Amino acid sequence: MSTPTVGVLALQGDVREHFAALAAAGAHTCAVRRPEELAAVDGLVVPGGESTTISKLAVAFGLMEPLRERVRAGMPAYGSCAGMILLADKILDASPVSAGGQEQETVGGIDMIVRRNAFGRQNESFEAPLDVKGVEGGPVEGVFIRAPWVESTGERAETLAVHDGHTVAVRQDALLATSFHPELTGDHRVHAMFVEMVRAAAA
Ligand SMILES: NC(=O)CC[C@H](N)C(=O)O
Repeated sequence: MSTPTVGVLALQGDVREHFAALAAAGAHTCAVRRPEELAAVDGLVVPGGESTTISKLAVAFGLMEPLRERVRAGMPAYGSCAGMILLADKILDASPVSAGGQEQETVGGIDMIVRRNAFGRQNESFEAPLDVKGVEGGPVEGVFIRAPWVESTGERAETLAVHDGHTVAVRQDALLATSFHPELTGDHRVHAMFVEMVRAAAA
């Protein structure tokens, strides 16, 4: 397969920016809002945004179970920021009140515990250069916006990047997650790595 089709979960969040980055990285792209659209993609990006909203909409659109099934069946998926939270097997909330006291559902797939909003609030957003394992050609500019960090990982999850002692990028088999937003930088190397993962899974 030379040009894989990578969907972007288009319920909420920075969907357009992921389309642009994926296209620049050599993928066909399409929006995923319905189970039929999910069934047609070779891989999926879960964008940054608000993970509680994305999660609620995924349930409302009848997508949560199909998402879990495809991830279990080995579909490559990449989550940035809120997307990282959605791909975590377990979530901790820095401010439990913001979750409305309700358990937040995730798609899961990566054996990790992710702490939401761990790097602080909107006005504590920041950028930092990161060495990301698997990305050649120098550091990636990490854009962190109300970003989560990975509190702990299970045996099968590999840490790809660390900032300030906290894991901020993880890969487990065909699943990739970053606390930061490479789709906002114009540097498409992380998306290129994911598109390669999609190609490899389909080969
Ligand atoms: N930039 C982001 O995606 C922020 C994620 C957001 N704090 C959440 O918990 O969903």
